[in-house]
Amino acid sequence: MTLDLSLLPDGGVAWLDASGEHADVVLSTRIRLARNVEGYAFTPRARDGERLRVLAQIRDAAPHVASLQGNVLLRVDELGTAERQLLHERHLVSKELAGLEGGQGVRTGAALMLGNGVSVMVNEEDHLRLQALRSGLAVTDAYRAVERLDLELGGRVPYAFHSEFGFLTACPTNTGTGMRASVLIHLPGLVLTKEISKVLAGLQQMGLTYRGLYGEGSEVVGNFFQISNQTTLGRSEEELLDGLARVVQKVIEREEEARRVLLRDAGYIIEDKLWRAFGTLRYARSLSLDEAMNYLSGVRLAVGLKLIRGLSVYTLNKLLIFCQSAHLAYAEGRPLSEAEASQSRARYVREALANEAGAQE
Ligand SMILES: Nc1ncnc2c1ncn2[C@@H]1O[C@H](COP(=O)(O)OP(=O)(O)OP(=O)(O)O)[C@@H](O)[C@H]1O
Repeated sequence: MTLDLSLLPDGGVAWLDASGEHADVVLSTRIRLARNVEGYAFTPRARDGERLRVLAQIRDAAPHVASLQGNVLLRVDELGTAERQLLHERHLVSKELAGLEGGQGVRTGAALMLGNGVSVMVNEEDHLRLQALRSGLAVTDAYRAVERLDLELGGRVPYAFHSEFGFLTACPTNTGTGMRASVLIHLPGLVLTKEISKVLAGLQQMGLTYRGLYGEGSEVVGNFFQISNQTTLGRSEEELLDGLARVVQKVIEREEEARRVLLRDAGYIIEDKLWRAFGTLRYARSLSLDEAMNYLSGVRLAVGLKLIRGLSVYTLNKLLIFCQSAHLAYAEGRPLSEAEASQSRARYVREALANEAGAQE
């Protein structure tokens, strides 16, 4: 099966459009609910036939679920590695569902169902991972969408539920609400002022945790941190969401303060550094992914500080995703060596910035 991205609703990237609150600092909010279908072993222990039956149950239920009307179903297990990598780069599937983790390969029955502003990963670590992704800081909106999907689907598919523990999950850390609420936040000011470790240590005391750009086990690149709840048991969804939103508001304030301090104490050094980042992206002929991510982070900061004007956050968001290797190979229609990918990346970034002709001081 080949992947035709034009079939995906909004290409699966409506959340990149920078329409949400604090979109210059918060790239996106994601809420996911882990659910399992009663009567089957958890995904990692299930046999192929069981996982296929789980998938069949979701397919049968979908026409009766309003949030999944007109959905697109992608059989991830029928896609090649490059295509699965592309879905992962687009933040539509986890590394685990894409079968990109530790050489284990993709599981039979692994699928992604894209609905109206929500999606379902089928046969991830849990049978179902219901998720909603939104632009900016949008905890309530994302939760409402995923809660609706949960109620509709739960009315059709029997979930594994325990009256004392709540929703049962493959990993005990998800048991209870089964919810992880996360925001992907850009914190270059706190990194440059070296305050970031204090802020990250503080998160842990509030029952939150941080991860890299691609979630569990991934590195922090381009100063993007994914902040999410650590606890899922013993507190209501509302309490967990409220706690996350309040802490993220505080982190945004500290980031803004750090940016003010940087401008006040090292204005011309920062300005020089950020314009150099822009210059490199605008004219380089070869860019590694790390370089691109770091310079894009600098330019994003420059836009936030209003040092660079006329460059939209939407363009920067798209660059962040579309300059990754599987996206470049897809656009070129063939596999690329590392050197070719670096050249293709530089060309793509150059053209995108040239098209945004208004970028100026
Ligand atoms: N706020 C966010 N914006 C965009 N993508 C996100 C966000 N949060 C998580 N993701 C993406 O969702 C996928 C899963 O992330 P992560 O591993 O943190 O979550 P999870 O569903 O809680 O999985 P686990 O059970 O392994 O903890 C990753 O591809 C990650 O990039």
